[in-house]
Amino acid sequence: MKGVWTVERVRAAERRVFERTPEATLMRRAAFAVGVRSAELLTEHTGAVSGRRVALLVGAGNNGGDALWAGVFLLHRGVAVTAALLAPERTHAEGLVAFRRAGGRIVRVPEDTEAAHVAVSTADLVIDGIVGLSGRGPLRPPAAELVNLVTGPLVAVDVPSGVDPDTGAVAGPAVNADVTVTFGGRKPGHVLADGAVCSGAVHVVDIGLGDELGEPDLVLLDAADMGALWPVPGPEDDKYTQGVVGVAAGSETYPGAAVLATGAAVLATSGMVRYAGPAADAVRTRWPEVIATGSINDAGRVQAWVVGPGLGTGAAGREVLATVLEKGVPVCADADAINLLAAETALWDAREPDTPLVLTPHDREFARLAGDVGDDRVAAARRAAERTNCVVLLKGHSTVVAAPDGRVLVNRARGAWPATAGSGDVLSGLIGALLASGVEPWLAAGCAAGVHELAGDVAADGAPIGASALLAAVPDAVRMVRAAAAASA
Ligand SMILES: NC(=O)C1=CN([C@@H]2O[C@H](COP(=O)(O)OP(=O)(O)OC[C@H]3O[C@@H](n4cnc5c(N)ncnc54)[C@H](OP(=O)(O)O)[C@@H]3O)[C@@H](O)[C@H]2O)[C@@H](O)CC1
Ligand SMILES: Nc1ncnc2c1ncn2[C@@H]1O[C@H](COP(=O)(O)OP(=O)(O)O)[C@@H](O)[C@H]1O
Ligand SMILES: [K+]
Repeated sequence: MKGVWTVERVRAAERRVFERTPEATLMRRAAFAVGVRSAELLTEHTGAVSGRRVALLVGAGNNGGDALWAGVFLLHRGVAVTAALLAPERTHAEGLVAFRRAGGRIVRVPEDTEAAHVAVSTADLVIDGIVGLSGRGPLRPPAAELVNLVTGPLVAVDVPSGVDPDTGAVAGPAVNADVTVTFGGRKPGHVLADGAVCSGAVHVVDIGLGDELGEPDLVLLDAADMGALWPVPGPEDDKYTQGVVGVAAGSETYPGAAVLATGAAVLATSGMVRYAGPAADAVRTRWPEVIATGSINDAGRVQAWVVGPGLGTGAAGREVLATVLEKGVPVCADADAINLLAAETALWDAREPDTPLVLTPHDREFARLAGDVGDDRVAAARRAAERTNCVVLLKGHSTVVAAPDGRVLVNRARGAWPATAGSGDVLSGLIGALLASGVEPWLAAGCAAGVHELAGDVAADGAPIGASALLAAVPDAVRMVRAAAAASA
């Protein structure tokens, strides 16, 4: 697992480290890493370092100081570096002296705006040291104008400026980085909301904060974690011992949701899948291995239920949901099951206390259930999980999974191809399969989200896909995470 730490936690660690290591030492380590990564990018993009042009965007604080010291490193490598000072009276003093001494060129904004425009638009690479951990709100106008002129690769120092470091929210102009070099550990802004996209490839550098950071605020599962968690049958297993999945989904109007959710359960684990509902014929035709029946009351025993996709919110859907919640086994409730739970509080009483319930809302379903998501997706999911005593998986480009005890994991998508109709139905089937296999609900939801997103990426391979193609790529995605686990064992 990879950790993610909030600004408050990073600041606390920083204070403890400053007691034994001077601030300047930490800044040099940070800046050195920015310089090295920038030199690598120059080589990748232009074939050389020496003789190339780099522009620094330098704000009022230590983030600008990092950029200036990175500039010193690049000057020593023969790069022509221009620093555009956006708050000339508050520029990091030592960094500026060192930069001048190393032969760097300085332009002041707003006085030399024209020169700054030329430097940025003709640079082979631009370093964003406008603002870092103290950043609030969008880029201010002079910085936003300069960022708009960037054509070469853009390296953000610590956090792309204009992105809220703690929530990833972007409320206006922001830096869209190719690479973000960050220190000690990832920040929420790198993995959440629009910040996940603005950060580009995140490169974490050890500057000595490591042990002082403590337990992370959020975690990311990597492929090896998912591969290690994915259920695999053993020699003693048969079709029942691996956990039977039940799917209560679909309706006369939406049989496809049933076919997709059931198919995901079939492909996620071996063992057995049961289906109960009005789409039994459609499910049987597409997935002959599924034991399908028309009524929830004839469904037989299962170890976990998936309920909701395409279910409808009428009396029949309500009855199915209440029946499933009373079964006393883990449940993944998606789509109309969430809408029903949001509309009718009495339905919660049907739930066997303490049986795990995983809710998988998108933003609009979340709003019905627990109010507007707002800018802080982690706080919203955490609050809802605590209040409902459920695992809450909040869908999106970055999927946030909160457990009732406050643990949160995030899955940051590689691309947006999984944003296709029916893709959520596939996700719910995957979660149900992992729940039935006995994977802990919070990890089951996180692991399913990761494999789902990977399957979307693999299936798309650069072209649009439908949910059926995403579903068909699930076995490839499972093979990939299992291979990653085997490689890291
Ligand atoms: N953690 C670590 O261990 C280490 C951290 N280090 C580095 O220190 C950085 C944090 O530095 P920092 O605290 O000096 O503040 P920083 O982010 O540069 O902001 C400066 C000022 O910008 C302003 N401002 C705010 N929002 C703005 C906006 N939207 N657009 C424009 N301006 C905006 C605001 O001032 P205002 O103008 O509002 O008065 C704010 O005070 C950190 O990210 C990392 O790079 C490393 O050096 C070594 C080890
Ligand atoms: N911009 C995006 N980038 C990556 N994944 C996305 C994006 N938007 C949505 N997704 C994913 O696509 C799926 C959509 O689910 P959902 O909204 O329930 O669709 P449906 O109801 O049509 O099945 C979720 O897994 C979600 O995380
Ligand atoms: K920055």
